[in-house]
Amino acid sequence: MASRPENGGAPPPPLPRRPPPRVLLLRHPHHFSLIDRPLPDGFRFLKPWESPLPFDDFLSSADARSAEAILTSAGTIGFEVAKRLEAFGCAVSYNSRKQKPYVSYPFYSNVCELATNCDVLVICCGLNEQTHHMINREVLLALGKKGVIVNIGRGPIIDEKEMVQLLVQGELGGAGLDVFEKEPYVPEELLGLDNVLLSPHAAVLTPETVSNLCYLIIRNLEAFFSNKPLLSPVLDE
Ligand SMILES: NC(=O)C1=CN([C@@H]2O[C@H](COP(=O)(O)OP(=O)(O)OC[C@H]3O[C@@H](n4cnc5c(N)ncnc54)[C@H](O)[C@@H]3O)[C@@H](O)[C@H]2O)C=CC1
Ligand SMILES: O=CC(=O)O
Repeated sequence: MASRPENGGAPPPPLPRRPPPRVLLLRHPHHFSLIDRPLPDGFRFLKPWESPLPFDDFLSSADARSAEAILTSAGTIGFEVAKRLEAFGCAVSYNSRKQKPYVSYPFYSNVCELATNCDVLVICCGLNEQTHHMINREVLLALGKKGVIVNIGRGPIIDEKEMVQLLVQGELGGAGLDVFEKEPYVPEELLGLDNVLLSPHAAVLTPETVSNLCYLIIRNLEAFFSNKPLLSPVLDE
């Protein structure tokens, strides 16, 4: 049986519309403040599938055309992000531990150099010993006052304390964050900034992701038990 709502059965307040995570990548920094406001008491984040409006409503004002977007990693998610950014006319480059022969985007071996040369830095690599605090003060300063950092990977890849300080001081242009260093804790300062867009580690939460994941698991198991190549082998690259 469904549990009784904490407010004694009164209908919940209308849910505010929250941005879908992909908008973190596409929304122009100037529009951040229109959609990201601290939630008043009694409100909660909307799950993407609860939304009464189509996601694409949010894309209408997206303007990433002038941006040179750079990815850290050209992994599975990095590729998908790059495809979408390219469609918006962004010049895409990437960083990884080593250049990937099958990736045609320009490669930067140094994250700081990469940050110096881009408008938007999208973090979509995995978290490991090398990537922990890989995005430090130096990298964020290289991204600069007009630069925007987007993190859909893992919170500890960015030195969050430094990032918050630089955002507050105006030394970093903006941020779109789906992940945080000590989830579910979100630094208080971020909630009050107009140039910051937050989502609650929800990038993965779409009906399509869940069904694709089930499909992938089944196809991998079928391949494994038939001694065929796996669809998504784990590669150390
Ligand atoms: N926010 C969310 O809801 C979600 C977040 N994620 C995060 O995104 C990450 C990436 O996911 P996938 O693309 O599927 O994984 P993947 O394994 O395909 O890609 C990971 C990439 O990280 C790169 N990488 C590893 N160490 C690096 C380093 N030192 N410097 C630069 N690049 C480095 C690898 O080269 C690889 O291209 C996951 O590890 C996970 O933490 C994944 C799914 C949903
Ligand atoms: O962050 C989510 C995941 O699937 O990884």
